[in-house]
Amino acid sequence: MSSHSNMHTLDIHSATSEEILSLDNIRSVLIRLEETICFQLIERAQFARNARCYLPDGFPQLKEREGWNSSWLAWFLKETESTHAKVRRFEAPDEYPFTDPKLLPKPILEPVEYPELLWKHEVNVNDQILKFYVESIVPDITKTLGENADDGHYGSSAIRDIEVLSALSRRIHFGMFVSESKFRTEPAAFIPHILNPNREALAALITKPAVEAALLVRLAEKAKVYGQDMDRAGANAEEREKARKIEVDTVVSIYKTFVIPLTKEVEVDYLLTRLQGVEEEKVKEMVRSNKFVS
Ligand SMILES: O=C(O)C(=O)C[C@]1(C(=O)O)C=C[C@@H](O)C=C1
Repeated sequence: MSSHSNMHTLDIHSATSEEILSLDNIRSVLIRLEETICFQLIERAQFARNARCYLPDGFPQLKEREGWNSSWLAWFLKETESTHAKVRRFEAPDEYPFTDPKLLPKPILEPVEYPELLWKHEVNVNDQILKFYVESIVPDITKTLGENADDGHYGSSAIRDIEVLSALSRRIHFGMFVSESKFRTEPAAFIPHILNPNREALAALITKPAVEAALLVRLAEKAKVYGQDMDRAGANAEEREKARKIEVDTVVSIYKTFVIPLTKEVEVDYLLTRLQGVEEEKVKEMVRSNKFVS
């Protein structure tokens, strides 16, 4: 497999852990997810805010008919993720559910053998993703219709919500592959700040300002092109800009203020537990040689 593979999903079945964990490979997945996220946001933005879908008591019939005490979106996530859990989606190291795992069924299919990629961990920031999505992203991308706009398309808008959330979640949790890769390349730099937990030092080690800057420029280009209205015959560039499907600044700001910072938090959270249960001898050897010992 080439390190510049343009695959979208992490091809866990046909690649070695070294190939999967190459930084080039991981970044190519992150880059493809920019497209996915941009398109999914555009898909959601064609519906109204539909604030009712996010309120705990927005749909009283859910309580009566389904015994469900939370929002329409939370119920729909639970229903969707239940089906996905049955086909073992959440056994994959790059998939994390929004629903409390206690409410999800066991897989029907046999477990898959994954190569050893991530160290065991409990990282799941989906609660933070959901909160920011509901409180900030949805109001932002639907603002042209107004904050009280309700078009009654509760099913359609919730389907898009789930698609955006799942792309964001995959992108942000991918941070763990990034930091595993960085750790393996230079374990001696990380180990002291893991043993003597230091978030700031770890954050400084994983931060690559040039990569972030290039990402934001590329993302703005993508949002500019994908978000313009090309459907009207004869429209010139200026006319296309007037009927944008999504604002460039909105997409860029979602990444700048939320996606990148939370990815970095995930990277650091993961690193902090990276040595739990690793034999002391191996840790010493990694510090001494600055080479990863599996
Ligand atoms: O590409 C990396 O090295 C990452 O860690 C990912 C990412 C990002 O979220 O896009 C996060 C931190 C770095 O500063 C650069 C980019």
